[in-house]
Amino acid sequence: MKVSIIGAGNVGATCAEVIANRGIASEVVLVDIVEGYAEGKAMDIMQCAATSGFDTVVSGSTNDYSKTANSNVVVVTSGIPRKPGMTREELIGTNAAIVKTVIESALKFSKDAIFVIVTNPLDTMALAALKITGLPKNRIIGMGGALDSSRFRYFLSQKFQKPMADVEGLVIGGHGDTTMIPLTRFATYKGVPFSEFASEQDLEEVAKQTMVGGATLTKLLGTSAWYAPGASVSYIVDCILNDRKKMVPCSAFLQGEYGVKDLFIGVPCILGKNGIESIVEFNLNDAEKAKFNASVEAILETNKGLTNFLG
Ligand SMILES: NC(=O)c1ccc[n+]([C@@H]2O[C@H](COP(=O)([O-])OP(=O)(O)OC[C@H]3O[C@@H](n4cnc5c(N)ncnc54)[C@H](O)[C@@H]3O)[C@@H](O)[C@H]2O)c1
Ligand SMILES: O=C(O)C[C@H](O)C(=O)O
Repeated sequence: MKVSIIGAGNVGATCAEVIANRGIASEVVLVDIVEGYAEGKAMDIMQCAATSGFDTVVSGSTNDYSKTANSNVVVVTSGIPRKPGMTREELIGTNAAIVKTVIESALKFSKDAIFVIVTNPLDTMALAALKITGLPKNRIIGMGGALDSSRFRYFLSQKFQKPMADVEGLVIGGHGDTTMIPLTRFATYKGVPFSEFASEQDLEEVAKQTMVGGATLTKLLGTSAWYAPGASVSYIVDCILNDRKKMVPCSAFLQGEYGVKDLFIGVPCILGKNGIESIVEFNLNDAEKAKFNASVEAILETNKGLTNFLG
């Protein structure tokens, strides 16, 4: 199985490294616009193979998309990350143009691929990918909720001092500081809802930490995060290549689900060899529905910025 990752920066290279280390694909091709950069990252990763013991072949290419031919999955991580104090939405001007070029180039060589979009602003870039490729909606997946849910589980585990593996939690909505919706009502510790033993105030605090999880790391690092994002993308790639049928919150193109049409937003998805195989509709209460609707409105507003690029 072959995965191409366009953008060999922090997230792209981390994703390649995790895929190789976990043996998720037999071949990974990294592509970048900067001369020699993808080749260098690939060589560095390959020099782990002898000691880490993996068989995946990772190679790099400067803008030569013929090397990506016949990929099963194409991951799009090209584009600028935010700096401290910025929102993801502010990246649209630069990133929409980059996403358009790289997707057009990758699609020429991999007409059957499933595209996993990572570049921010995520939900809007996923919509751009759908419009640019004209692919069926199951083959465009926005990676946001997998990462946000992983952060939610981390903050729950920290706050309530529970092992992360015993904690479940899902984040839906937009992949934005104010549009994310950590579903505290559905969060559980070993099957027991946190709401049965934790105060509403504590859960609200965890939800707030989760929503600004990316901004917090951007402030600490001076650029946005990459380890958890790279691992989350690899998790999605694994679900596709190995037909896992796992439920993962992803940005998906809704066609009536959750009462929404023609918009990418984070919802629980079943991922398998066909990409998004179905969307799971949770029974949201009025407060959750109100948050979801506000998230939809915010994404619609950001999507207006695409008209300059896509018409
Ligand atoms: N969806 C998420 O959860 C999530 C998580 C983390 C980062 N991101 C986003 O992913 C993107 C990448 O983040 P990063 O930290 O890896 O940034 P980075 O700057 O480390 O890497 C981006 C790479 O893209 C390359 N690039 C730019 N234009 C290109 C083009 N036309 N063709 C090929 N390569 C090109 C750059 O040379 C660079 O190497 C950002 O937009 C960031 O906001 C999203
Ligand atoms: O925070 C960012 O800008 C990058 C990414 O979306 C993240 O959540 O880590």
